[in-house]
Amino acid sequence: EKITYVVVGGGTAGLAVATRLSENADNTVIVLEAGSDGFDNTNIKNLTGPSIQALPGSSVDYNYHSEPLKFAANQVANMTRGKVLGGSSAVNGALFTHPSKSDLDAWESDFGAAGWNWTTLSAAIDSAEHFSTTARLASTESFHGSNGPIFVTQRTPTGDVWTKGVIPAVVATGGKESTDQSGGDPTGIWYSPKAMFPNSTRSYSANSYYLPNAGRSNLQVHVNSTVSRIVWGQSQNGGAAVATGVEYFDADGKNTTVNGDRVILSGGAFGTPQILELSGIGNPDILKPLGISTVVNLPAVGENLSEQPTSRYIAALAPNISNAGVQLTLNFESPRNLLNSTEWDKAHELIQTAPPGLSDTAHKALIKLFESDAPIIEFMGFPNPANLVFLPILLHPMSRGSSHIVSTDVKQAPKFDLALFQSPFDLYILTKATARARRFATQDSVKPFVAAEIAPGANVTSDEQFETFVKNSVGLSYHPLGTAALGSVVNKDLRVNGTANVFVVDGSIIPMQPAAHPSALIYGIGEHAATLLKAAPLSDDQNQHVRRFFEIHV
Ligand SMILES: Cc1cc2nc3c(=O)[nH]c(=O)nc-3n(C[C@H](O)[C@H](O)[C@H](O)COP(=O)(O)OP(=O)(O)OC[C@H]3O[C@@H](n4cnc5c(N)ncnc54)[C@H](O)[C@@H]3O)c2cc1C
Repeated sequence: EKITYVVVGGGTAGLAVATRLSENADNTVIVLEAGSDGFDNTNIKNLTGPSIQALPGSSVDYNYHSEPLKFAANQVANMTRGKVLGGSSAVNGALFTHPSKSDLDAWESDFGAAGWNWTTLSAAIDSAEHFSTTARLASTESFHGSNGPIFVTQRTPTGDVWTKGVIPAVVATGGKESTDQSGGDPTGIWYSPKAMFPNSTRSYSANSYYLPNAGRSNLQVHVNSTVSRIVWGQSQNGGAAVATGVEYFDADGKNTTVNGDRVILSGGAFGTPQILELSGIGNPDILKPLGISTVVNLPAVGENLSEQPTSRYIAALAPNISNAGVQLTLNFESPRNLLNSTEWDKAHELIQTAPPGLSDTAHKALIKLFESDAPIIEFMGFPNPANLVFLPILLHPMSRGSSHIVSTDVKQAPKFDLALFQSPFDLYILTKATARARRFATQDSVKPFVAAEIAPGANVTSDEQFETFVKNSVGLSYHPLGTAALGSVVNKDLRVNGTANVFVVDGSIIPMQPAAHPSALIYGIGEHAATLLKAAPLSDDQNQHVRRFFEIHV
């Protein structure tokens, strides 16, 4: 069967799903990407600290700004998102982490997404991964993929600060050393693999999925092409809405239309709800004032936005101590590890109250993760040349914000509220984690390596002072997800509810933050989506009319 796909957004998941679909010669796959190809940008290619730091705010960044963070001193957060072929995989920190089993199994058992679980998604992540380690570490090859397009490399750590200082300190305070965090239980401290080639340059969706297959005549990638809306055809029997293609501004700024049998939205956590709303899918209260007629009344579009807030702990290295050769470490800890029993009881009480915007389903799933002692905090240990740095990251925030359009012009950024710390639970856990980071740094094994604490600073000692520090210095992890979530905006086939042939394939389908940096999972979503779509004939789309007709009339 010949099927033409139009993929909106050549980002992390977009190029993964597009490349996989183009393996089938009967498929024609047209990718429209708003950014340039970026192949001559050495800051994308090199994964050195200065290169990574040069990307935010540059021409390949949308450089979004959040609404003031009402629960974090009204700060405005700068949210980097890649505007270039490869999307955010071109500008990210390249950590490649597999999520935990409990997170992914919840998609099926709690969010009702049949077929989306640890077994299917970890296999899909493995299909994306080509793992190699030069580390003298007991990495478990069976936890990784070895034939996928994304090169994932782990290096041997050198230097004593971590091996003789921090890791023993984590163990001395009740944590543990992991041997490989990729097999479903990330708990413990370990050296993070990165999405990079053995020569340390970035491996990402543009150079690893797309470029090796750029010669396929059925895979057409158009850069500098910004999609402004889905074009709708006639729906049958008042049934599901049928897309006939999309409208976009081409590289010359000309308004153009491209037709397809299926439209796949891969615009990311802000881009995808933006295109849905511009196309009339969303909450009529948001669409109507902008003069957009509602095609599908779907108020969940753009809601459920979540981000993992971060805190920090910094101490100066002692004179003559070097961090050279240090590899980035991740230390995942569970509630029972992080909290003493009084604190656990307090956190357990706080988690019972859902903040606005958190669905009952997600609330129950979060309580279940907490009670089952699933990882709740990650301490990211940084190879900073002068300092010992831990960034505590809140893995499973309860707070939920939203992202919505404020204009019918696609070039105007959506307005979004990250709602960080709207839930007191979130602030409580990150505060305890910041205090715990100080405990690591003041253990006997670390003492010879560090001089004075820089942040939070010696004057921060009480619970209130720690809490104020966390609120005032909150950082982003750049992991916004969930704005077109499985179970509310898309069904288990990734089809947008109320449509016959519009699908979402990117981080916006993730219903709840995983205990991970999400790009590995997002590649896995691209892989799994391609498997599902390859197996779904066009008659499945046509059946949506019948289904919808019966839903409405019977
Ligand atoms: C600074 C930073 C550091 C990060 N570090 C890490 C890390 O170390 N490890 C990790 O796992 N994750 C990290 N992340 C997160 C991770 O990179 C993202 O979650 C992931 O890449 C998102 O993938 P996506 O497919 O959902 O969206 P994206 O990759 O962002 O793709 C969306 C694409 O759609 C395009 N687009 C949007 N709207 C339109 C339109 N209207 N028309 C045409 N094209 C459009 C965009 O230009 C973009 O190319 C980081 C992110 C950032 C920004």
